[in-house]
Amino acid sequence: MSDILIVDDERDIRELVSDILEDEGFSTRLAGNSDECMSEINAEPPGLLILDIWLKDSRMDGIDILKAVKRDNPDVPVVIISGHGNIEIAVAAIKQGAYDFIEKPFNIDQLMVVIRRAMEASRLRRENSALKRREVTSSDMIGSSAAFRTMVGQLDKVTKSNGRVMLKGPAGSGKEIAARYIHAHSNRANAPFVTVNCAGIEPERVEEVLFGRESTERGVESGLLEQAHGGVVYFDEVADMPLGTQSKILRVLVDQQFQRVGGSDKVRVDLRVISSTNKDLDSEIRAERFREELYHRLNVVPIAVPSLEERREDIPVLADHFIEVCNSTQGLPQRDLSDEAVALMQTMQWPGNVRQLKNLVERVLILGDSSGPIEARELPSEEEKQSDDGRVVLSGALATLPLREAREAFEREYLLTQINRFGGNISRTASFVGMERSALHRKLKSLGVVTSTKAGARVAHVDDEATEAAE
Ligand SMILES: Nc1ncnc2c1ncn2[C@@H]1O[C@H](COP(=O)(O)OP(=O)(O)OP(=O)(O)O)[C@@H](O)[C@H]1O
Repeated sequence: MSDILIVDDERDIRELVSDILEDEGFSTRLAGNSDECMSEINAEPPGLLILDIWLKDSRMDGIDILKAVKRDNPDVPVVIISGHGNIEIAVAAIKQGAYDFIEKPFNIDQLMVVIRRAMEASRLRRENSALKRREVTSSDMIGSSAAFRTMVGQLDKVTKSNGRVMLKGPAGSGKEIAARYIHAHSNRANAPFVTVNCAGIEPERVEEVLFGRESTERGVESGLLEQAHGGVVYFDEVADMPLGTQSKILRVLVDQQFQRVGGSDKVRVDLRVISSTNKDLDSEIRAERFREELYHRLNVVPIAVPSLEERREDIPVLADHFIEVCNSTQGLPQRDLSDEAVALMQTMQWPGNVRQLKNLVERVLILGDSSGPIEARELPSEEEKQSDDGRVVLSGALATLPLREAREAFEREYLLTQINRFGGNISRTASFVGMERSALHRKLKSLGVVTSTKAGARVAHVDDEATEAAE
C-alpha cells in the first residue's frame, strides 16, 4: 500500500496523526513546512496527502501546495486540515480539487473515515483510467490490411518520441483512435489524454476553455491545456479552428506557457501535441484560412490514416468486432455475417468510413432479424444511388409521395446519416452540409430528429413521439 504524507507545522499534530495512521497499518512520511513537503512529493508522490492550510515559516501555504499537487500529480488525493472556524477556506480548497477536509480538533474515527474514503476514491479512479487504456490498446485498433499495418508501423515509431504528430485522413477513419494508441503506448500513458474539439469551441470562449480562468469567487478553473499537463493534447480537426484561435495556440506552442483568463501568473505545461485533419491544409493555407507557421509546428511527423475503402479487406473483422461490442455493451444479438453480406459490404461506398460501418452494424442488429447470420437483404439498399450521369435514382417508395413528404423523408435520412457520420457533432454537421448551426437545429426539430448518448457515443435518431404529434 502506498504511504501517506502528513504536512503540519505543529509537530504534536503531525506526530499524533502519524501514530494513529501507523496503528491502522499505513506507513507515513512527515513534513513541517512547504519546502519539506515539496521535496517529499518530488522524491516520490505519496498515496495520499494530509495538508494543513496554515503553515508557519513556509514559502507556500496549503492552498499553493494543493494547486501544485493538482497540477503535477492530479491522482494524489488531498485531505485538508483546517483550524476551527476556517470552513470557508476549507471549502475553497475543495473547489481547488482537495478531496475533503477535517476540522481541528478532530477525533480518530472522523479522520479514519475521511482517509479510507479518499484512498478508495483514488484507487477507483486509477483503476478506471487503467481499464480505459487497456480497452484502447488491446481491442480497439482492429485491422490487418497492408494499409492499416503501414499506419500502425508508423504509429509505433513515434510512440517513444515526443514529436508532434499530425494524423491526416477522412472523417471517421480512426484518427482519434490512432492518437489514443500513441498515447497508450508512450511513457505518458498514465497521464491524461485530452481532446480539443477545434470546431466545437465557441470563438468567444476559446481562451477560457483552453487556458482556464481565475477569479476570487470561483478560484482557479483549469482549462483543457492545464488538464492535459504531463500527457497528450489532441487537437481534433485543426482546419476547423478559427484564425484567432490558431494565433493563440501558436503562441502557446512557441512560448510553452500561457496565462489563465483573469490571472496574472504564467502557467507552464508539459504537453505532447497530436493533431488531426481531414482537409488538405496546403490549400487551406493558400486560401488564407490556416496559418502556415502553425502548420509547420504541428506537422512535424505527418501520418496518413487510410480510408475504409483503402482497407476493404478489414471490413469483415471490423464488422465482427462491432457486433461483439454491441453485444457486450447493449445486449444486442451476437450474429455472424453471411458471405453475401460481407461481399456487399466490401463493395459499398463508405464516405463515413469506420464510423459509418460501426453505425450500420448497430442499426442492423437493432432493426434486422433477431437470429441467424446477417443477410445481404438486411443491409440498406442504396436507394438514392447516383445514376451514371450524376442524377439521383428515385426508389419506388419515394416516387409515390407528394413532393413535400418526399423532400422531408429525404432530408430526414440525409441529416441522420450526416450527424451520425460526424459522431453527433452538430457544429461539424452544420459546416459540412452548409447550414448555420441554429438553422440546422430548427430543421432537425421540424423533422423530429434528436440526438442522445448511447453507449458513450452521440447518436441521432428519429424521435417517434415528436413525429407522431406532428402527424
Ligand atoms: N482500427 C479500428 N478498430 C476499431 N475501431 C475503429 C478503428 N478505427 C476507427 N474505429 C472506430 O470508428 C469510430 C471513428 O473513429 P475515430 O473517432 O477515431 O475517427 P476520426 O477519424 O477521428 O473521426 P473524425 O475525423 O470524424 O473525428 C470510432 O468509434 C472508433 O472506435
